[in-house]
Amino acid sequence: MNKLTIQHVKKRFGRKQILNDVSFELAPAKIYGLLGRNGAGKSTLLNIMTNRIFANQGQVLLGQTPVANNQAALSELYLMSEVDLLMKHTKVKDTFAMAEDVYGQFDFANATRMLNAFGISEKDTLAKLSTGLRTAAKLTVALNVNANYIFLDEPTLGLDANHRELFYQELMRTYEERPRTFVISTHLISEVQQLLEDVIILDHATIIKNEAVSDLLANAYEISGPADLVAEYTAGMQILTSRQLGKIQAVTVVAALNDHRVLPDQVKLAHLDLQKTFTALTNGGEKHE
Ligand SMILES: Nc1ncnc2c1ncn2[C@@H]1O[C@H](COP(=O)(O)OP(=O)(O)OP(=O)(O)O)[C@@H](O)[C@H]1O
Repeated sequence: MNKLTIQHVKKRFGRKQILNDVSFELAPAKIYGLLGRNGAGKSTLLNIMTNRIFANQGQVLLGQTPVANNQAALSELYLMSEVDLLMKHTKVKDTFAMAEDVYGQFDFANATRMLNAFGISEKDTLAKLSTGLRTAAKLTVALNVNANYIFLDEPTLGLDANHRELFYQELMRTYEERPRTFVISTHLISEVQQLLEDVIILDHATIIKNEAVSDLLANAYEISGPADLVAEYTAGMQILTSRQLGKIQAVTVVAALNDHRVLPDQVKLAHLDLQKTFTALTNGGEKHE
């Protein structure tokens, strides 16, 4: 399996620069989270990567081969998104056949089992399904299609909590049986944290983080205590967020704390989870001198 390389991608809509020199690599058989606030450009990026829209500059390579207008390369990349490319009156079972036509070797048996688990009949048309079950039908295609890179743009749209849980289980099941690369773009960060190996965070048209979730979280802290002691301890660090409760100050940082600062007794360090780290990183920061 080849790696997928995104090189210096730029995209403008009118005067608005949506992506500005975005570069990163996706490795085979890994689960990535693509995170960004509303309007950050996640869907735009996924659409460019799968040739649905064109970049103003830059390219996407599968191995050494540019994917733009290259059918063989594109048949290794599958994007499930909110946009329905299929006619409303298509029956669910026909979407399976269409996926096989384009990508080959669709896993009909597993897809049928998944549909049953979601409580969908394969004879239903997409139009007849509720929003959540239409998402479930689309996920069933995405998890059974024969592609090495599967991009899931807001894969839980409309799914209730039980069906989201089922989707996460099905994702891990198929990933264990046949490892391939998944990129999940979602706002439900707490729910997917355990599934993700790496995280790519888009903010202000660029990638601000691209690393293993474990590495990122190892350096993500809330530091709290008396305001003067917190200020002293964090001198020179980039403070991402700061809040004050009476005399107690709590700040967030993403920084290696392996220097020789001494932590005062009254100051507490706590690790942040991925949701809080993301919120802190994308809220705008200030330099604390
Ligand atoms: N076809 C288009 N024409 C003009 N502007 C567009 C078009 N598509 C997207 N945009 C703009 O590009 C920006 C990025 O949109 P995009 O859908 O990629 O963001 P997103 O990160 O997926 O957001 P969300 O989390 O809200 O789904 C937005 O400001 C959006 O309005």
